[in-house]
Amino acid sequence: MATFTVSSGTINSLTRTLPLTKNTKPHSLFSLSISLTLKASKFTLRASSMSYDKQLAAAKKAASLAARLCQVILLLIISASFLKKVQKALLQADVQSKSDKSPVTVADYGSQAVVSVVLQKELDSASFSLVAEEDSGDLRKEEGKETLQRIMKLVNETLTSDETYGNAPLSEEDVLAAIDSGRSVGGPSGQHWVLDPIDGTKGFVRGDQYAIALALLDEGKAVLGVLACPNLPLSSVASHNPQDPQEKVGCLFYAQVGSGTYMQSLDGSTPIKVHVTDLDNPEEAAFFESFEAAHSLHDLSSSIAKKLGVRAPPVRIDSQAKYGALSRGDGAIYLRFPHKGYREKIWDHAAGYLVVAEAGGVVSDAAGNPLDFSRGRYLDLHEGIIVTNQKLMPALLKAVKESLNEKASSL
Ligand SMILES: Nc1ncnc2c1ncn2[C@@H]1O[C@H](COP(=O)(O)O)[C@@H](OP(=O)(O)O)[C@H]1O
Ligand SMILES: [Mg+2]
Ligand SMILES: [Mg+2]
Ligand SMILES: [Mg+2]
Repeated sequence: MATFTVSSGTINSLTRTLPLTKNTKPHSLFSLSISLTLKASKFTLRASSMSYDKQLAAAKKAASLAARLCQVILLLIISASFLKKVQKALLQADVQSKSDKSPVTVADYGSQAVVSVVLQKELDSASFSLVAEEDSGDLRKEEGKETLQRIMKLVNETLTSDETYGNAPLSEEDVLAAIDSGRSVGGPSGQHWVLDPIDGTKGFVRGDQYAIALALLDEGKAVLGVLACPNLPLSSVASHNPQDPQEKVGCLFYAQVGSGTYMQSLDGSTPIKVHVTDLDNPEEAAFFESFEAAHSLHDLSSSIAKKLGVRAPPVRIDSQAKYGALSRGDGAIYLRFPHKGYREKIWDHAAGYLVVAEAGGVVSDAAGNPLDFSRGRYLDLHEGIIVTNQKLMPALLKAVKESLNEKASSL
């Protein structure tokens, strides 16, 4: 159940409205305290049932529209490989390199702008705070002009495809401002949206898995998580046959703290409640890791899997689609061990974390500590991130500890 803390400030302001004098008798103080407790618990019930429904509806809408924009661009990028040279070069300009050499595409920028605009239209924009991956720096340069125009066109087409937004096109400056609204530093107080507009950009460019990942933090804790995974099959990844054109793809996972995790198709099927696997025998477990070896030490994962007795080879997929797949039991374990010196960002895990946690799973760092999203844009972690169900976690933590010790002593 969602917990709602009635702050001492609330109690103080309630107390100020009550007639307390020096003649107030002990028994009346006792009944006052009972009445405040009852008021507080009624408040608790009301707050947990109201909770974050409005924000959740807005987040689902924002992520679904952003997914639509991404799929349009993906089709263009993929079809570019069949086009003539000039068109191909034009469309390849849709994929660029950031200063840290990581890729960014018009879809990353477009998705961030769409999510930011939708959240601000649907909710109270005065208190809006967004911690997001991309910024408009490169788009404001002379050489970014054409890209910006293309993003503006895509964002406007996407927004007008939803009849509720009518036909009031955004200007270039509006799009830049929407992207830059993601510069918040987050932190332990208040509410902050956390967005990865395309998680798994490398997977996206390959035509593989990627996700639009959106979470809401309240007082430093993840309270909403939405993952739109446009290329993830609706059936288990274990039984997926990519050659079969009948197999449907496009999943929307969402979780609200205390209410479980649900999945529906991105085109709007009835949601179903999902749960992590209840497997307790690691020999039968399937484990996920990054497709990109540069993002996670594959050798370390295989040493851990071997210690656990896992028989199946790793399932390598990009992005937080791994968290989504694990939340519905496609696999039992997700291991992520970045190379030394890499700092994880909150937008790479916040939504996936809640989707798994609300589906009954456990997400921790390699020492078993819970992830702390309250420290700003980065996650400070011990070594890596491990994810599994409650039953397998003790054995997994033991295997992780042993493998890390072996690795340290071999250096
Ligand atoms: N050297 C590195 N080690 C670990 N993670 C990295 C990395 N370089 C990039 N990443 C992160 O890995 C994310 C993709 O996750 P995965 O490996 O599960 O597909 C990237 O998200 P973006 O694609 O949003 O930039 C990026 O934040
Ligand atoms: Mg990136
Ligand atoms: Mg990412
Ligand atoms: Mg990204």
